[in-house]
Amino acid sequence: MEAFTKISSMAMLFDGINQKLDFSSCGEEGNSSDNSSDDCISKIRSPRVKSPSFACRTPRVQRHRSRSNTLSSPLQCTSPIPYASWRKLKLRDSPNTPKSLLSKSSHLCSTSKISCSQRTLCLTSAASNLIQAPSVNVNPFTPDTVRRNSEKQWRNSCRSDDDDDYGHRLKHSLTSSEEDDEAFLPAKRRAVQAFMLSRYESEFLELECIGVGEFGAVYKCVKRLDGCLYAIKRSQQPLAGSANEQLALKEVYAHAVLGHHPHVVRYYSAWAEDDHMIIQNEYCDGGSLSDAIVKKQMQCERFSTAELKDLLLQVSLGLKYIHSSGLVHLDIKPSNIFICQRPGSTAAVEGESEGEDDGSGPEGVIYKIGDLGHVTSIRSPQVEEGDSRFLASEILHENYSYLPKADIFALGLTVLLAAGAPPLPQNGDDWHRLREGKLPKLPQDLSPPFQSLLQLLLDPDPTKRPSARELCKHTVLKEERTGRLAAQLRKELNVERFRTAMLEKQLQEARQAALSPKPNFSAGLKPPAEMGSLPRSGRRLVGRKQARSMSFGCP
Ligand SMILES: Nc1ncnc2c1ncn2[C@@H]1O[C@H](COP(=O)(O)OP(=O)(O)OP(=O)(O)O)[C@@H](O)[C@H]1O
Ligand SMILES: [Mg+2]
Repeated sequence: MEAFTKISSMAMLFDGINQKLDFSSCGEEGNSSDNSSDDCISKIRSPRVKSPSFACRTPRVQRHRSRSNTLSSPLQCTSPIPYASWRKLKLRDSPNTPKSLLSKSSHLCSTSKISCSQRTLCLTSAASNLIQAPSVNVNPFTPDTVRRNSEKQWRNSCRSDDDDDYGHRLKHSLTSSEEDDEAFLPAKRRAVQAFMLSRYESEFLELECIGVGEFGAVYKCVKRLDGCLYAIKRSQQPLAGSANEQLALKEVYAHAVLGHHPHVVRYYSAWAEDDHMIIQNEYCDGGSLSDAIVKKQMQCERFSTAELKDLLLQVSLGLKYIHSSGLVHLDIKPSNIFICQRPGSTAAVEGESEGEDDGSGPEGVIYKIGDLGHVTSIRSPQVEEGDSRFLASEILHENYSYLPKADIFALGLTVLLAAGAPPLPQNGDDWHRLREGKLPKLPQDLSPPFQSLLQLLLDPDPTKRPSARELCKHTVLKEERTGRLAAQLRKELNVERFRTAMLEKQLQEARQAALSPKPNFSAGLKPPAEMGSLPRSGRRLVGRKQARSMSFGCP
């Protein structure tokens, strides 16, 4: 609620600024040139890749119809997010934050408006600039860059070993810290060419279209300034006054309230541009769960029981977080669950910092809940039904007393799909059968406890379905977790045993060396012939005084 208040006060702030800066006239004046510049930019930015999710997405007609009925006119809107707040949030083409707008307002007020021709010119030159030399910084701290740099440094050190001028180079390297920096940090490039470019164009370099959905298209982009990858969601249709505006705003509000959790797709920023909402999110390199299911099917593989339990546990952790924030997702399905390949132990650390196990081991993948366009509050719900294939029966009957359990129902169906269940019905008898607790036949045998847990998730009575909190502690899922933990501990125990054995051996050698009498060669005694040529067994020729280094292949 606090964030909601914050946003509405920000909206008021924007409104004030809008009045002061007269942005609207700028937009109107630039109408014709805007179109031409859009054409120009769209040529550069034509989507190239279609996601498999496009084929199996939400029944668009049904969902849109319901929305346009309620939102045909902004004035009829009954949502707690009023149409006015969208208007207020619009910053037109300005890439500025409210703070920077405030600081610039006095200056901008005195300057004259930029003319159409000037504007077209700027955009054209900037666009051609993008084609010729997209300026993107390289972030030196991403795992990829660190690896590349260390490889480069290693190659350099190999080369310099053979160098005759080694002394000179060493002296130089000791004095020139700047050069050292350059070996590590990539060359600096221009950060942002902001002048009259859209924020999207000026701050991001679009790499490819990674998905098309109901809301719009999602692009994989690199941020020019920090060199990191992001998923940028851009609403398909112009938003002002359209039904999608509510979805877009809900998504932004929900992200802003939810903050960070290892099992929720991370949000960075959102802004409005040419009547489109743009949302900058964490890029999940493993795509969606829907993509992963399709891929497995094509390879005639399927998720193992352990993987299914892992999926159920991780998404339950994400849901537990969302529900404990007083919100419900209402569109849980495979195409809204995203996969990140595990970056070492980062997720575990994140989980620990919140004082809870994040439900993931050191290997495998991290599942994250994304697409918060249908999120609503548990206490005062404004329900926008999600995908009908995953819809719980009570929601269809407008019983909103157990909203979190609708997420649990959708999660149950999601796990069934991952287990190899046939495509879900959108309506009809099959749809009702599923809601009566009659599960489809699976191509794999699940253990009876796991099977009955899934049955419980899909119970027609929402009160019988476990909560996300209960699921996270459920013995069936805990078994899996403790099993994995036991295997991990066994590995570590073996490593420790080996290390102890090596230390004992070294200690024994050291004792023997201390006890054995030292031969006095200075008194005319000659060393035995083999002592001069061969090492004594168990003794090292090189680095005897150094501790032996070992690698254990431990995690
Ligand atoms: N953060 C991300 N990382 C990687 N891929 C993503 C990300 N966000 C979205 N995608 C891709 O884009 C597709 C559509 O994204 P999203 O679900 O957010 O949009 P949508 O328009 O609401 O879609 P739908 O109506 O199908 O739910 C996803 O299925 C996925 O393939
Ligand atoms: Mg989606």
